[in-house]
Amino acid sequence: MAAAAIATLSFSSVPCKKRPRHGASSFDAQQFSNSSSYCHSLTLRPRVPRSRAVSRVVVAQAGSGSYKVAILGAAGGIGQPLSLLAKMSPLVSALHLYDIANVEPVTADLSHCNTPAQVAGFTGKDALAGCLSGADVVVIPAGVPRKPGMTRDDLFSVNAGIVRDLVAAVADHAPGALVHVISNPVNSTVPIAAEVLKQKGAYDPRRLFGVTTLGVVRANAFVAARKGLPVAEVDVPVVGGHAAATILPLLSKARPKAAFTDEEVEELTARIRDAGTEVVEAKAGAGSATLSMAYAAARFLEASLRGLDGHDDVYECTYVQSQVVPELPFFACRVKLGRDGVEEVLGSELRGLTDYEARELEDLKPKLKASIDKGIAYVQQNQEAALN
Ligand SMILES: NC(=O)C1=CN([C@@H]2O[C@H](COP(=O)(O)OP(=O)(O)OC[C@H]3O[C@@H](n4cnc5c(N)ncnc54)[C@H](O)[C@@H]3O)[C@@H](O)[C@H]2O)C=CC1
Ligand SMILES: O=C([O-])CC(=O)C(=O)O
Repeated sequence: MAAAAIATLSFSSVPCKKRPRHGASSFDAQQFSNSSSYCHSLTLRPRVPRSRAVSRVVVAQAGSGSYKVAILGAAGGIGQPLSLLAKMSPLVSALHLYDIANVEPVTADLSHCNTPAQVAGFTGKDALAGCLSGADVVVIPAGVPRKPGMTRDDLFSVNAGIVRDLVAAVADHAPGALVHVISNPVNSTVPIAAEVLKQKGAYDPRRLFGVTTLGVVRANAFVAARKGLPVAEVDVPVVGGHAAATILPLLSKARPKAAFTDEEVEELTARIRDAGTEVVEAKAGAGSATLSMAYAAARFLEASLRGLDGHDDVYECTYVQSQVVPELPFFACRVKLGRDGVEEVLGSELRGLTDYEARELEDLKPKLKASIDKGIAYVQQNQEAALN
């Protein structure tokens, strides 16, 4: 087997050796089979199986482990820590950073980290082709964040155009790439991305994702704290969308199974839904979640790369095109990730909901539908601009 990497990341929310069949993604359990520690946390130093400790090498698992990742908005609050985490991934061989400002210093700084990924910086519209060419995954955290008092939808007027133009460039220069949309409002920016890709003849619904991983990360953290569970073992599916009441944690489906009172369910659901606002208020005008978002985006990136790399145990909640809720063309739920992106959308977690969850699901449908329709209408009404 080929020696592959000197540093690893792991983001599993369940212990490597005990991961349930549909547990959140992580590096393959065997990779750490000599380690007794949980592999849920980010490893900031090279993680080395004991048997290989001298050579400081980790053995590759399913595939070649050599992917090109482009991050658009790489110099921003999310972009910078996300770029660092991507630079640490053993699955990334090339890391292309694009931003309209400040990309040079970030590239210079990051390129000094002694991990294998080769870093290159790109700025200005004309550089997008070079940035995107040959990318396997394109991650988009470009756009403005919220300030106190704003909803995510208040970002639509600025971010819709940013996402539309960047995704048009992806269609032109990296039509086969997986596209991870982070820019808010995700409930609308993903439908915008889909419409642009359709108009460009480059839409493959298996390859377009809204990154909703932060909801899962938060739900896992809050439930673990409330129930006194080891955080590495907790896995809470979060479905729906990524704004306010469209965010629906399914506490009845949490693993390990835990008993929640009605009050606990309401409190935890409200906390998970409002967690973004909690950070926006704490930052008092200086932006929204960046570090936890970078962590969540890196977890989702790693999951996607493991899927591309042929691992067959990769499951994450994400906002994708699906028919699991017939009225909603886009919906976040758990999917299986594989060599072509989404391999299967798992709607089974929507069966057997509690009365509370079923009510909340009904309640979110018109809200999410309105956001989806708004995104689609934006592109259809501005077709000319999308094709330029
Ligand atoms: N999906 C999720 O769970 C989350 C999404 N977000 C969203 O992520 C977005 C970014 O947030 P931050 O990084 O905190 O904002 P930021 O303002 O710190 O960074 C945004 C970056 O995008 C760049 N940018 C703007 N227009 C661009 C363009 N046309 N092409 C390339 N780059 C461009 C800016 O120069 C800046 O470096 C926001 O829309 C925010 O609401 C934030 C947290 C969680
Ligand atoms: O709240 C925001 O504006 C950013 C975000 O999406 C989150 O933190 O979940």
